[in-house]
Amino acid sequence: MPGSASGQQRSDGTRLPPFYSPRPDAHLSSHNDGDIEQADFSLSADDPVSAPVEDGDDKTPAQASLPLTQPPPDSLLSPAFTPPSTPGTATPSHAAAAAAREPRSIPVDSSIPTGGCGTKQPRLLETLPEVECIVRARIPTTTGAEMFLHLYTNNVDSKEHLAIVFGGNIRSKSLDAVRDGETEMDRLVRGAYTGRLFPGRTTSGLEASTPESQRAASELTQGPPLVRIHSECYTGETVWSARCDCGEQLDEAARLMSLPTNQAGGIIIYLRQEGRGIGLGEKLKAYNLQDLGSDTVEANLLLRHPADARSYGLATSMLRDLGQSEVRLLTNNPDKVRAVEGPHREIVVKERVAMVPLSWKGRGGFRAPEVEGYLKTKIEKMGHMLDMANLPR
Ligand SMILES: Nc1nc2c(ncn2[C@@H]2O[C@H](COP(=O)(O)OP(=O)(O)OP(=O)(O)O)[C@@H](O)[C@H]2O)c(=O)[nH]1
Repeated sequence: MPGSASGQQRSDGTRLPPFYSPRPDAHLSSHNDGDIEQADFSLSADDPVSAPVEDGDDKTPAQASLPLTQPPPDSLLSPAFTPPSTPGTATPSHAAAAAAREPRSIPVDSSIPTGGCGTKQPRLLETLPEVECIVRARIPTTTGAEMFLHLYTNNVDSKEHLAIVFGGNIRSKSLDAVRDGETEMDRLVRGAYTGRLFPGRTTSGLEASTPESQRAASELTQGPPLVRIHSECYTGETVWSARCDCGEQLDEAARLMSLPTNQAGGIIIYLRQEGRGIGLGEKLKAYNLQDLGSDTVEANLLLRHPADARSYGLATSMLRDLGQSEVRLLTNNPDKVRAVEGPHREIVVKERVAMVPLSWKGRGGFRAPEVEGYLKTKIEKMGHMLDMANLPR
């Protein structure tokens, strides 16, 4: 692709700055060889964008008065970029009352083209990864909610992927399995116990866990749990970056899962695939490219990465290990739905719950031109199912 004084015109219509050298088309594709993460599932800016579905939340008076340090670009608010409304998803007008309720779900069926998760078929490995939960511990949180943090190993990478589990009836099969030669104290220390630990406790209680009692416990759960598949974001979760909404999404997912009305429990699968799988160092380079004028997709491509280098096979395996076959998935990303279902729909996503930025709903959150550009790119180039029309002016 020859350069020009005004920059290179890419096949997807984006314009690259003139000082970038041309690159082979292969770099525009996500189909890299030899990397299990990328082979499993990845996005490409060349892929068709699936039809967005409205998230269904409406503006409130509070939103109208929210300050914005810099007005969003006109294109952000243009009807050309505004996905059509989905009948039946319009909007509660009392945001505060809605906040206390269970989030609204949108039924999903990935087996049909109109099933509410786009038409793209991610490339999935035929076999799911093997995972093992090696330790679990109770974490009382600063919000008062309590969860159990599960740490997993697996047979495809050496990272410590996590499951954050809300609700007492969700258990890991691999954690509970008896290890050769272990003592009751070993089981207590690695978290393979029922109920709670207390000073002086000596038995794990798992001997009482018969198939009948397991069935009874599963009958106590009410429908599929709320699940979030979250990819690590050091900048958004730890150093308060306003370039993305990752930190807010993690907090909000935990809040929704802790609501007393959420009887089915919740699971956040926390995958160590920082920067959509390119790692923190490369993501920081991408940020510099963004400050030079690229959007998040262009920046990845300029760095010779796919737009999205993530995979979700580990999430599928971890959910299976946690005894799940059906879930309600908290996401705006249509590709996550199909990817987490696995090659043979080992997990079925029954419903999708939109993750609408809190500031769009007049419920706090934050606003910044960077995060709004980030969300705009996700909607326009990655098919995220959010309605930019709900962005307060
Ligand atoms: N390469 C790159 N990665 C980013 C950027 N901003 C955030 N990320 C990463 O994107 C990932 C966030 O994705 P998720 O929160 O799983 O969400 P998603 O797939 O975008 O979709 P949702 O489920 O709707 O939130 C994290 O790994 C972040 O580190 C960016 O500008 N460039």
